[in-house]
Amino acid sequence: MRIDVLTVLPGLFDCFLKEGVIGKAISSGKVEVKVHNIRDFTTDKHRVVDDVPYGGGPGMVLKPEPIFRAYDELTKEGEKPYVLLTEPWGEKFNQEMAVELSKKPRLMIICGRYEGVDERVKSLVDREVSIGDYVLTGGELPAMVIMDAVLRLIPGVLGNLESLRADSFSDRGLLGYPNYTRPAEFRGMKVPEVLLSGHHKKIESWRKEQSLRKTLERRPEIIENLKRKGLLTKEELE
Ligand SMILES: CN1CCC[C@H](Cn2ccc3ccc(-c4n[nH]c(N)c4C#N)cc32)C1
Repeated sequence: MRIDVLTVLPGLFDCFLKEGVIGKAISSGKVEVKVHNIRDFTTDKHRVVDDVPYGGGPGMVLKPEPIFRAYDELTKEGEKPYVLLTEPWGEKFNQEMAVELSKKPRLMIICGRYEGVDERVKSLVDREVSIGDYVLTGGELPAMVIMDAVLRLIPGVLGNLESLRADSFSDRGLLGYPNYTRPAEFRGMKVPEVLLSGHHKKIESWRKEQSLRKTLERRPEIIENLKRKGLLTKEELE
C-alpha cells in the first residue's frame, strides 16, 4: 500500500513514521508513506498556503490552488488514490472503515489546518473522516490515527500474526480482553488461574467471554449491531 499525505506541518509525522510497528513496516518496504508539504506546491515568493475567508469570520482557510497542484502532481502516474480529508464533522472513523481502507492499493490523506480547507478541495475527496466528536487544531493527528489503524492490518506489518488473529474480536468492534504478564502475583493482585493453566481452549473461551462481557457492559449497542448482522455465533449469544 502507498499513502500520500498532504500537510503544511510535515514535521509532525517524523516520529510517527520512524518508530514502532509503522516505522518497521516502512523501513522494510512493506508499505510506502510519503509526506508532502503543501507549501512546496505554491508558486509565489512567500509560499502562501492560506488566506482570509470570503464573507469574513475568524481565522484563515487553506487555499485550493496548492492542494490541487499537489494532487495533480502526485496522481500524474500510477493508480489513482482513494482520497480522505480529515474533518471534525466527517464520517466517524471505526474499525470497519480501517478494514475497508486497508484493502485500497493507494490512499491520499489531505490534512487541513487553521479553519480548514477551501470547500472546492472536497471535489478531490472520496471520504471526509473524523476520529471523534471533539475539535483538534488540525488534521495531522487524525491522519496518523487513521494510518496506524489501517497499516497494522496490512499482511506482514504486525510481526505476530497472533495479534492480528486476536483482532477477530476488535475487527467486529468487540472490546478487548484483559492482558496480564509476569509476575503471577503483584501487590496481592493475582493473574486469573485459567491464564496460568496452559489450556489453550479454556484460555480462548475465557478471553472471548471477557471480551463479550466487557462489550455488553460498556458498549451494548455493539452487541445489538452484531446480533442484527448475524455476526455473533450461537455460543457467543448464550
Ligand atoms: C475552530 N476550528 C473549527 C474547525 C476545525 C479547526 C481545526 N482543524 C482544521 C483542520 C482540521 C481537520 C480535522 C480536525 C479534527 N478535529 N477533531 C477531529 N476529530 C478532527 C478530525 N479528523 C480539526 C481541524 C478549528
